[in-house]
Amino acid sequence: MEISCAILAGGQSRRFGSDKTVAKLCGYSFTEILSIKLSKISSDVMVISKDNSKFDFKYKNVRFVNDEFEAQCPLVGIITALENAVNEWVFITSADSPLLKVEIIDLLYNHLGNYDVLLPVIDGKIYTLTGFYNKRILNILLDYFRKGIYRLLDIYPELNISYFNDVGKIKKVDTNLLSFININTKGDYEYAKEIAEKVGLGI
Ligand SMILES: Nc1nc2c(ncn2[C@@H]2O[C@H](COP(=O)(O)OP(=O)(O)OP(=O)(O)O)[C@@H](O)[C@H]2O)c(=O)[nH]1
Repeated sequence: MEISCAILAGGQSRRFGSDKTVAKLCGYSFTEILSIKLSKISSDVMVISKDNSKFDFKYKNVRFVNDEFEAQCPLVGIITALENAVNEWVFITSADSPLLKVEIIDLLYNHLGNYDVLLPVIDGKIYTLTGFYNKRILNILLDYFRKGIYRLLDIYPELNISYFNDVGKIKKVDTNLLSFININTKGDYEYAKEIAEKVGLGI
């Protein structure tokens, strides 16, 4: 089964202090790193933001898609991803997790089933932006968006979600849980730089 992939690359980066989606590790922007990785496993990769002119790279299988709405929140990015995806299942990831290991996608893919969303859970934390969303929930998400409810966790009770919480299996393919490092602040960035210098980007 073919899947689509979406890199959410918008938002305001308030905690980071400058646009984190174009911040670099080992010479590549976070968004470019993910584009390279995902273009190797999917023929339908979307980079999604309100202004894609900030990106200067081009890869086979990667297209730039503009957010469907002005509001800035991951929900808008997910709606845009589902609206534009070629395939039924869309792997959503966020530009601020560039150390993602694609093996995590394979692992989750093998657990796709008859539900709307599949998300990893580690130590009780739900990773809302590292998982699979099915196109069939687009209208539900649009309804919530129109009602002004933007928080994903407020919408989940309405969805049929499967939580993948087998941390043993996750660690088998991503020993140090690099896929789940979120770069929100300059401190997070320094940490990610150290790791990238040590273990590389995996591209
Ligand atoms: N396409 C798209 N992506 C978004 C949007 N809002 C956030 N994102 C992305 O979603 C991910 C998580 O965003 P957050 O870190 O929660 O929010 P942020 O606005 O980027 O950062 P803060 O201002 O520090 O909260 C990041 O990779 C953002 O680039 C949006 O409106 N559209």
